[in-house]
Amino acid sequence: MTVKKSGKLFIHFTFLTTSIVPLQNRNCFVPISEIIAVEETEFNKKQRNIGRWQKMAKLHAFTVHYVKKARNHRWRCRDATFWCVDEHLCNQWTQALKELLEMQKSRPKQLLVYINPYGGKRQGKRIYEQKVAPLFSLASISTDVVVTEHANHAKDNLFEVNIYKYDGVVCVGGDGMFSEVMHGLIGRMQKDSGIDQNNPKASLVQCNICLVFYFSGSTDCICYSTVGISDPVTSALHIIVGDCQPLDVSSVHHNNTFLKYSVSLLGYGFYGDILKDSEKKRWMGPMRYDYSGFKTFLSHHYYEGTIAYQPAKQTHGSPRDKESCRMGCYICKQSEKQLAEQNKEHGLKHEEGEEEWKVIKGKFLAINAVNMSCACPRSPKGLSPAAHLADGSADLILVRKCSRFNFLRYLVRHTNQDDQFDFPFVDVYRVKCFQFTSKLSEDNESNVMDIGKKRFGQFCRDHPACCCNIVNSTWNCDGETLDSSAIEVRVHCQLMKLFARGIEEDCKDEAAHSQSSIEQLL
Ligand SMILES: CCCCCCCCCCCCC/C=C/[C@@H](O)[C@H](CO)NC(=O)CCCCCCCCCCCCCCC
Ligand SMILES: Nc1ncnc2c1ncn2[C@@H]1O[C@H](COP(=O)(O)OP(=O)(O)OP(=O)(O)O)[C@@H](O)[C@H]1O
Ligand SMILES: [Ca+2]
Repeated sequence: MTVKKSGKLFIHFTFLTTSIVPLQNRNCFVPISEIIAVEETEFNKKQRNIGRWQKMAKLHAFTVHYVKKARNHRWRCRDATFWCVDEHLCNQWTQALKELLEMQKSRPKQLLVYINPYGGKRQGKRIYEQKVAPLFSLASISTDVVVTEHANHAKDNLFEVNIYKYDGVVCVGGDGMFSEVMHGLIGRMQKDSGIDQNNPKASLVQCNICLVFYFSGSTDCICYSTVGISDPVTSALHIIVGDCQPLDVSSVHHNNTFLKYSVSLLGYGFYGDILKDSEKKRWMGPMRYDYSGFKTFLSHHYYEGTIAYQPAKQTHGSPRDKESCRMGCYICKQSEKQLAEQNKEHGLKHEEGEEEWKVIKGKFLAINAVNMSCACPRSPKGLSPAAHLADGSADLILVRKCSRFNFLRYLVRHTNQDDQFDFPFVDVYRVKCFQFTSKLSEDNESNVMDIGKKRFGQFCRDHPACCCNIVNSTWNCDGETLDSSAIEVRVHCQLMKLFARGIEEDCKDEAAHSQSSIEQLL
């Protein structure tokens, strides 16, 4: 067995020494950074292949628990047990490996865990206790667990507890639970730093406490877009090895009042209407989105309004790039450097951008602003396949009024490999901030008219068949509705950190490699 040093530390289990022998006659090649734990092992008579040795002397053993990468970005915990007759040698190896693990400074030691017991078919608590908690205890991570009793319990709690004693916050739930905990964490950081969240131009304080969440929601788009899979064991292992992925967050304001933060989709029109309709059908579970999606598709409403945006000139990519954001993404790294330089020069003082605002007026079926690709099982590449997790920009997608057939063609491209922006009625811009005002808010109509509209229903009475809407749509902000149709949105570069590493490239190759190294080489 050797420990190799080549940029990264690797542990290579082989028969280089006849004194230390792997129990199952296997060969492993594992980076130290992907070892979960090392523990002394009681030698068990049931264990195989040791007959000759056991007769000669008392045997000593230790077990290495490590990450095994499987298909589709899934991680699993595997172990290899080594034994030898020399107790001192065995202890030396155990000690040396433990010391190497101690040197992995980014690994969390204490976590605060929030579990939504009702999220995702009410399985969150059971899954946490059966699959995740044992891994944390194996990795000597201590946890304080809060099972939420009502909505906003976790958020309120984050304003009360001493968050600074934790290395990270874990939420067990879906995108909704993630959003709640994220609001608690960002809100608490701003409060402690005396920053007014209602000021849309305020430079927000970065959250250095990592956040992660497990699956169990309906869309799980944050997990899919940052890890590549929504799987509790995979997420737990990313936490244990201390992975850290910065994440852009958009703030949403209306008239100098803070409304919400968004990390995935901020959608008006199609996705806002789906969400509003689906809220009434929560009992249907994830199917509610398909039902409301079909209904919203048939209604084919479009909305008139004005969008003003500032292009994100500082980022190196474009929404039409063929490359997607992956682990160690160059574009996100460049943004990280720029951010560090900016903070050095100006501190937290916000520098008002000099760039001009571009203004677009029109009739839109959908306005989608995405901070990440929004990949999820329904849409494997997401709404903007080349969006970056941490480049300080969002992709603003405008789908103008078009026929139902063309809109269907656009939706189908969410699900296949074809370019979803290659339509004359779809425009996409990479932006650092934007404002939207619906025609209705611009018109500033009288209350009497509003009462009239409410009474006579929401559709245009002059042209009942034209699908133009005289009421506003709602904004879908990461799966929650925002009623304000006039909003101001600003992307805050790398405001959050996740226990993730971005989607790993060539996961199939890695899976094949780890399989060959473990199962064939020895
Ligand atoms: C012909 C098939 C077209 C299929 C098109 C599928 C597009 C799926 C796009 C999903 C985008 C997810 C963006 C992420 C949003 C999350 O922050 C948020 C919180 O979890 N989730 C939702 O708002 C939940 C949003 C859920 C949206 C589901 C949309 C389903 C649309 C179905 C349209 C059917 C048209 C059929 C016509 C014959
Ligand atoms: N104990 C609780 N009782 C009721 N609601 C809760 C509780 N704990 C959390 N919530 C709220 O439930 C909402 C939905 O949570 P979560 O995202 O986990 O569930 P989901 O419906 O499975 O997922 P999705 O948001 O993807 O549809 C969150 O906005 C959260 O604020
Ligand atoms: Ca981004």
